[in-house]
Amino acid sequence: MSAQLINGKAIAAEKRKAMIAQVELMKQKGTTPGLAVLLIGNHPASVSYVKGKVSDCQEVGIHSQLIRLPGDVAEAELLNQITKLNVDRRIHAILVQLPLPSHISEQKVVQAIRPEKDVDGFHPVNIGRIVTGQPGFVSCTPAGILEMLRTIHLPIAGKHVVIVGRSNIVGKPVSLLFLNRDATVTVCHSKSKPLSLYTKQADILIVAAGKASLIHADDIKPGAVVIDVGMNRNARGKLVGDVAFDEVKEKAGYLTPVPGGVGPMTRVMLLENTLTAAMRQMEKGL
Ligand SMILES: Nc1nc(=O)c2c([nH]1)NC[C@@H]1CN(c3ccc(C(=O)N[C@@H](CCC(=O)O)C(=O)O)cc3)C=[N+]21
Repeated sequence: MSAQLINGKAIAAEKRKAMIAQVELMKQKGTTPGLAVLLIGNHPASVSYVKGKVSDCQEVGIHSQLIRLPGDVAEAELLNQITKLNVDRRIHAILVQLPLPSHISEQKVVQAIRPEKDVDGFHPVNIGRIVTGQPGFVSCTPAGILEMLRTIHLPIAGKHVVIVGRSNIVGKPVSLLFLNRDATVTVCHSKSKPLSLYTKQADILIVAAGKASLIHADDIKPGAVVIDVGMNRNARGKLVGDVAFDEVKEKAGYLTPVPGGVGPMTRVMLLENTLTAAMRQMEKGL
């Protein structure tokens, strides 16, 4: 039997459609949600991602402000920009596009963002809130993964979720989210050997290792839900995930494609986090 594909692109498009009315309602109450995106340098992939974010905002009516700084900008200048945005009442959400040039400390930059405006969910305060199960901001890729599973009505409690990859952006937060939902969670990484010993046990397998064809049909349990977070360019320049799609499709129960799976969900969760930020700040009269 062939896996059911989870169409992230379609789910994200539906969500944006629903957001238009929500944004309109907020505008009627006097608040236009606002997102500031800071882009440092001209890295082509970053430029293209940021353009996508700005056009998503336009589609749903969110005010966006793109701030471009040269690749050799001083760290202090970037921190100064963030400090200004932290107190700007038109801006409810701040995103600094990563990666940053090597002379700038990513940690310092992330920690300069006010947690209430940290829609990436990278600030230690927001990470701590996930750890302790308090409402904060969940970073966009992990939030997008959970949202995909919600749309297919997949029960999570009691399931064995195996995560491949332990990054601060995906693996670690995703493991906490599933733990909070009463799953049994195993986190694997490049030193977990043999990897298939773990991945074969997964009811839900999340692969975020950044390695093309890391997971083959032999590595999964029949009927497993497989979420491919990988984004790799193959020899022909085509975008591929970490999962050998054609093989795994024949054995999995559900599978996310690349492109068109987790990527579009990541984008739409940024919009959702921006709306949440604006709503919370509106309610507090900030
Ligand atoms: N502060 C910060 N926050 C981020 O969330 C962040 C970041 N920096 N830096 C880079 C990564 C990467 N990322 C992507 C999101 C969506 C797609 C996406 O929509 N991908 C499409 C394909 C796009 C293509 O064809 O290149 C898809 O999978 O269908 C890709 C990549 C967000 N990131």
